Amino acid sequence: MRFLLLRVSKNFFLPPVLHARTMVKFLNQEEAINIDQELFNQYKFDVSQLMELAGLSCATAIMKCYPQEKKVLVCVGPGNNGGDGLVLARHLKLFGQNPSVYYPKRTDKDLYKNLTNQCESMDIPFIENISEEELNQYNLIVDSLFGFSFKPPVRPLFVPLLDLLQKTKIPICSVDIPSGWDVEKGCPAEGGIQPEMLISLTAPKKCANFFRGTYHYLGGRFVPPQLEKKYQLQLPAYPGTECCVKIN
Ligand SMILES: NC(=O)C1=CN([C@@H]2O[C@H](COP(=O)(O)OP(=O)(O)OC[C@H]3O[C@@H](n4cnc5c(N)ncnc54)[C@H](O)[C@@H]3O)[C@@H](O)[C@H]2O)[C@@H](O)CC1
Ligand SMILES: [K+]
Repeated sequence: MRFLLLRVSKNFFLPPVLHARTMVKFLNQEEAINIDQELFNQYKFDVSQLMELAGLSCATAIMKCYPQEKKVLVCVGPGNNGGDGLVLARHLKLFGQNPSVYYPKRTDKDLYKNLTNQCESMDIPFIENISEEELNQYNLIVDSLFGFSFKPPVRPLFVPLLDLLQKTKIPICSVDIPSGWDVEKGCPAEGGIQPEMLISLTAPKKCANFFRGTYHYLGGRFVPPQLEKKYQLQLPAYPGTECCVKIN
């Protein structure tokens, strides 16, 4: 009986959602970069493996939150965050959605060329320009422009796009970091995008403390237990075989 009471009182003071939120570690930029490097150098993953798992987890989380969406614009940046976007666009298409890609600065590396080719050969349109009017044709925008290597301020090429994303009323789903935000300090003082959904990858970064949207998910279920322990990530338990988990 005493045991039962203790459990009830524990649950009362520490409901599971709050528990998950307070336990998981929010990384600074250096920790995120170091973990990334260890995955490649010590654990011998290659980038396309992790990108595939990250992108699949993002597409899966998006389907959980926006099962009805039809037209999705995936905004793709020049680094690995952009690579995640190309992967998730392909999976969204396989999940029955209608994604298009806006990829203003293409990276001249085989990985990105191959991911682009995979999307194009699945009839995912790549659009050349985006205006406010064109943006309004979409039901959901995915922001995979910049991730944890972003250093503010945003360079001129991306300023018009981020201005559009800041003004739009269409829901935005940001991959890993809301683009334009400081990885640790969050939204810039002069204003920034306000995503409705954030999908943190590997572990949330400190900027996620400033996220005020509706859905926060964690994806990228590939962290070896020893690495999780070393960085005291205290990741929430992924249910069953799920590749993503809601964290608030
Ligand atoms: N563990 C991991 O660590 C994994 C990370 N992945 C993804 O990789 C991301 C990190 O990728 P990267 O390190 O390639 O970097 P990012 O994709 O964060 O950004 C780097 C690119 O953005 C440009 N950039 C940086 N600051 C800019 C600015 N102020 N204005 C305009 N352009 C700017 C850089 O020139 C570079 O091309 C993560 O956020 C995550 O999305 C996943 O692909 C897989 C696994
Ligand atoms: K992003």
